[in-house]
Amino acid sequence: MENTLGLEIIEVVEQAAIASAKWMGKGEKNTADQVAVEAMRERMNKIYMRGRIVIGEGERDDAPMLYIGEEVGICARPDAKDFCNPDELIEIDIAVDPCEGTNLVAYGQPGSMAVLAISEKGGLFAAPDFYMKKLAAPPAAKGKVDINKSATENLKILSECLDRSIDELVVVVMKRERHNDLIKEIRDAGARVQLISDGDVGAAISCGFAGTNIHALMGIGAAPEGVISAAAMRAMGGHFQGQLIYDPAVVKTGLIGESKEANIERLQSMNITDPDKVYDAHELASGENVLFAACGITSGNLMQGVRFFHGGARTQSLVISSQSKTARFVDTIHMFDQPKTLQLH
Ligand SMILES: O=C(COP(=O)(O)O)[C@@H](O)[C@H](O)[C@H](O)[C@H](O)COP(=O)(O)O
Ligand SMILES: [Mn+2]
Ligand SMILES: [Mn+2]
Repeated sequence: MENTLGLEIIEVVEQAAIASAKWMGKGEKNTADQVAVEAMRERMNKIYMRGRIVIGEGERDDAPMLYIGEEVGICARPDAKDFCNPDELIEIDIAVDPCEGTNLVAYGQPGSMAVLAISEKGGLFAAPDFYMKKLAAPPAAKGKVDINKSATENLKILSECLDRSIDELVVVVMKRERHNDLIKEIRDAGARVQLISDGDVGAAISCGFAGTNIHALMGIGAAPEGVISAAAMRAMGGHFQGQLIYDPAVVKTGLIGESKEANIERLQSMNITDPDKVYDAHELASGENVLFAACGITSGNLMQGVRFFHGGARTQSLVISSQSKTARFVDTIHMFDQPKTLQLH
């Protein structure tokens, strides 16, 4: 899977990031999102593949592009029989977030990225647009920390696994009212908290790399982003667990359906019979091969954002593959027309 798709999916996230970065700092989050969606879709549809979007734009809103269930790739076209041999092609599932951190882009804040994950058909959990309680941690703590344990207990375990004292640990938490008790508990335990306004995919993946000074992600974010994070952590061997959150009283935003009961019914209609199940990375991204790709829109812990120069741009991407067991940083200069110089910095 990686051989045929590896390079092309880098271009998919690069094109989405470049399109979105043109709207960086302009205060228009919907446009920054929309152009990323269009660019991602356009490039994806040039790939010789038969793909299906399993996590995409708006499950409940009628998104016209990269909607859940949309088929993408040259070989998904109605006339595909004329130039594609279906027997040669594996069907793949794709989870996308063309602009992860739309607010970050709109306000020129760090940590936004164009991101996707790919696996064989059925290899990615088709998460509903619910919330998800998440726990991400470095590979050394994989299977040792546990989302069912308290933050205090997990910090003790992390401190042992990473050979650091608790006050040397940094936990990323999204700045939301629902996390007030969690933040207090982490601080009381002696660790330090890095609050982020948006972008918990980047925070989760940052736990996978030593040197980011991020040792865990805790708290509740969106479920689709949880699957994408899980795909990256699965491919790199980090720890990720997620549990769907269906009770509006826990989320405290009012954006999660009418009632807990109605949400449980909705989950059941999607064949999710145990709404409290804790999923680990291998269950959220269960395919034999999992490929993750991201390209920085604004600069963050892992990747530089898009840097434009006259006639071109430079991007930095990250591709993680379970197949080749690689985490590959890709640095690209894009020539829009014929630039006078190919700008390095
Ligand atoms: O920050 C996020 C926004 O993603 P996007 O809409 O693609 O720009 C995500 O990383 C979060 O996981 C998540 O979407 C968020 O926690 C849910 O939103 P909120 O109700 O504001 O917490
Ligand atoms: Mn997102
Ligand atoms: Mn998004």
